[in-house]
Amino acid sequence: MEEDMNATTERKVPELSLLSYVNGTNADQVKFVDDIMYGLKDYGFIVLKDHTVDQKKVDMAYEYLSEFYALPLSVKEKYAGNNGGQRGYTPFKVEHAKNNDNPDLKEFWHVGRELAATSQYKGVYPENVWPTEVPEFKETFLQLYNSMDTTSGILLEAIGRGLDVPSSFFAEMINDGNSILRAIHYPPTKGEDTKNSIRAAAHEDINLITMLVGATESGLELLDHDGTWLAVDSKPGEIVVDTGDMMSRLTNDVLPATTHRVVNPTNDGSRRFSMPFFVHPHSKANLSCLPSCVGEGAKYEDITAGDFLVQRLKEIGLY
Ligand SMILES: O=C(O)CCC(=O)C(=O)O
Ligand SMILES: [Fe+2]
Repeated sequence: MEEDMNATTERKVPELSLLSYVNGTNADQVKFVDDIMYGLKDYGFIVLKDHTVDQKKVDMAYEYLSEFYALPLSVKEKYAGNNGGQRGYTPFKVEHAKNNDNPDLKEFWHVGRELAATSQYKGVYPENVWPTEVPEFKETFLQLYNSMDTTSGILLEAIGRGLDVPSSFFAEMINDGNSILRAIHYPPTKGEDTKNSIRAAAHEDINLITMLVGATESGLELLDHDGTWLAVDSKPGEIVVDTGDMMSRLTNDVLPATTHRVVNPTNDGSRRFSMPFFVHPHSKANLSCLPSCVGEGAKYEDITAGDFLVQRLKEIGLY
């Protein structure tokens, strides 16, 4: 009896199969849309399996990241300070969560979109930089970027169905979008001020949705409705998906941006890698409330994605 009660109260982020949407019957697709809307409304997170992001590429990316992060700081810093940290390297303990002065215990590298020469955003979004010390880095990360980008389009199409927007709505919004692949290294925490700083302090992501491919260790937690932290567990090869501030603005909080964090490890000698892909619209996209979400009235002022991004980067010390 007691066991049953526990079973019904235990909260766990729902797991969805992307294949059931891509290859499924209409009924499978309707179920996927219902499930993703439920997961993102109720948890702000879902876990995605059966996707096409190649785990071998992810493993290779982690190898090249290990090589890069092992370089002396003086070498890594050659790649820092690019356009508000939007490309290249951001050193350890620079980024901090909004309204929190204690820096996160992480360093990271940002890869952006490689735009066609004819794109109207050429010269508007910063150019990528690449570490010459790790020659394979560029190709591997561009391939990963592209497969995450393709997967994000499918997820947003499904979310668009749940939000009753025309099928082209999100596709147009993310065409030439300013999405960023962030490759994070959380070094061992030994010797750090682990009382005041954690690996990633409580925050919400800025963008529409975030897709995290297989972190190498646990530690990610979401803030649940009752104010407790719930571990977001995923198996190797799964992608964790969450909603960001831009989605909560568009949907008037129908799909809220869920607060999350990465806690320090119990073993202070262990390190962790993770690779969030932050899905951004193109910078002229309008984040005004969708008609299907207006309800009692829009809670947020109209703003473009580009202006909102700059506003938020300033708040986290990157701009
Ligand atoms: O490393 C993780 O698992 C999460 C990182 C994260 O939330 C972020 O960079 O916004
Ligand atoms: Fe995040």
